[in-house]
Amino acid sequence: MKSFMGGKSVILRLEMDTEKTKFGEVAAFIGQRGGDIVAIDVIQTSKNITVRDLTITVSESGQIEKIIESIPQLPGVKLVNISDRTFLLHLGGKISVSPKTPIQNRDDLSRVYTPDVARVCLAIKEDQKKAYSLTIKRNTVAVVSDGSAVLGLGNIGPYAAMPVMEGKAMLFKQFADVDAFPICLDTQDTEEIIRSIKAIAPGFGGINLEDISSPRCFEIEERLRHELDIPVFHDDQHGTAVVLYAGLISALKVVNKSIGNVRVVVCGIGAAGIACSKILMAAGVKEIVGVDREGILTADREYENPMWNWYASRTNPGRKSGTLQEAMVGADVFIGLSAGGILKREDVASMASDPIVFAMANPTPEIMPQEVEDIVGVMATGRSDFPNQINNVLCFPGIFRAALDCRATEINEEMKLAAAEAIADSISDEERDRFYIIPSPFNTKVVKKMRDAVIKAALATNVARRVPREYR
Ligand SMILES: NC(=O)c1ccc[n+]([C@@H]2O[C@H](COP(=O)([O-])OP(=O)(O)OC[C@H]3O[C@@H](n4cnc5c(N)ncnc54)[C@H](O)[C@@H]3O)[C@@H](O)[C@H]2O)c1
Ligand SMILES: O=C(O)C[C@H](O)C(=O)O
Ligand SMILES: [Mg+2]
Repeated sequence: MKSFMGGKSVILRLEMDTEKTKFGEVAAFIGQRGGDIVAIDVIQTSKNITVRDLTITVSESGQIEKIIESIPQLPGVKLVNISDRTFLLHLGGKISVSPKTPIQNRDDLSRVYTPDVARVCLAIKEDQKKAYSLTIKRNTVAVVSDGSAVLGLGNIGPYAAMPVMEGKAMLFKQFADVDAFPICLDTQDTEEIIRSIKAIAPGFGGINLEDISSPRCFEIEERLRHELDIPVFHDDQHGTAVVLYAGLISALKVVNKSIGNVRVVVCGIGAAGIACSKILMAAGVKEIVGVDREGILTADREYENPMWNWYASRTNPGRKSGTLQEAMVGADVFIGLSAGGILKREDVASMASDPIVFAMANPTPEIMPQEVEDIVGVMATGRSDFPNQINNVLCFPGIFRAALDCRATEINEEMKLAAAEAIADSISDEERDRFYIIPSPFNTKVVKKMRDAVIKAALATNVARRVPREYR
């Protein structure tokens, strides 16, 4: 039996002998096994044979397999084909490159190609800044990964990272009209990665680093920020931190707690965990306790990972030690940026009243919302299929839109804080509640607000090289 690896949607092509069965009986049979038929396509009908494609969704992993295995119990029904909607969406990849104008004759060809293209090349040779006005550079971002920390799946390599990077490119285009292209590098050597990204930079207006594990990601980003004159932004660090900050500010309003008085547990002290801790410290959180595989990080210990020593010296003022479970006792906020399924209900039950739980590991959160929704003040995950999606998708499209439009040389702290405030301002006090602390990525107000706030921050901090017309 083909496993759907936790998939919750399938298309079954069923051939039915209408003299032996009725469609209603088939639908009821599927419904009794947890299947919700969300679409029916009639493929073929004849005297006593009907062929239909049934699109079925389920709420729990494993239910699809059970439905498929039980089809033979249905009289007069033959299972012709099984297709997985998600895999169908990925057939041949999810993005394409398309020309802006058609090439209809030799005159067009002579302009977009040789000989006339040479005049444009020479104009850019004379003045390299013209690459912004005469090539795709001004609106194009490279989404670069080495596949070393893809979602929470770990080091799955560059080929397996492509579907995520193609997805990021789709979201850049859909939400902010940024042309983004996935570049998955078949190396995890820091020097080679830096060399490769510098080598491809001429065709891009910005670099979005993605799913590169810590601590290498810090050196890679830092050196590229200094060696390139275009924005270099590690999304797992800064995109996440921006959205996390906006979400926490909002969640604290729901549970009526103040940021200076809460104890925050951050689980997973890697790229995202460190960046999120930094923005929370800057925002006034006084007690952060970091937890990683070796338990609570404390200044009383020396770690091989240099970032952990930096982190331990700036957090955990009470010098706690022990396990995640021990860190959770009495904590007001849990921020998970680690791995799926590592938090238990009893850990959440041991937290302070009205706890805030942001279980942000993907694709499986540290704890599933349904396990604790009766004992939390606010619950959030990084996933698209639960309320309160705290995911960097709310940041990277808008912040790059702004950076490209003002041709910023970098995305600095002020621009990131402006982005966070724009997200937070996209929800009114009247709208906000425990199930709605962060706007949906489909909320078109967010990118507009963010673009405006981030451009203003770039202009105010002198990193913009172009003043868009509406700001002149
Ligand atoms: N929701 C979002 O927008 C968002 C954004 C970035 C990352 N994430 C998720 O956060 C996780 C980490 O991403 P990253 O880019 O920081 O990766 P990373 O590899 O840089 O860091 C992961 C950290 O988690 C630690 N960890 C792993 N298993 C653990 C466990 N059982 N207990 C404690 N610590 C553990 C690792 O040791 C490492 O320090 C992934 O699941 C990723 O999908 C979510
Ligand atoms: O890819 C995502 O959904 C968010 C984030 O970049 C992650 O690595 O989990
Ligand atoms: Mg990521």
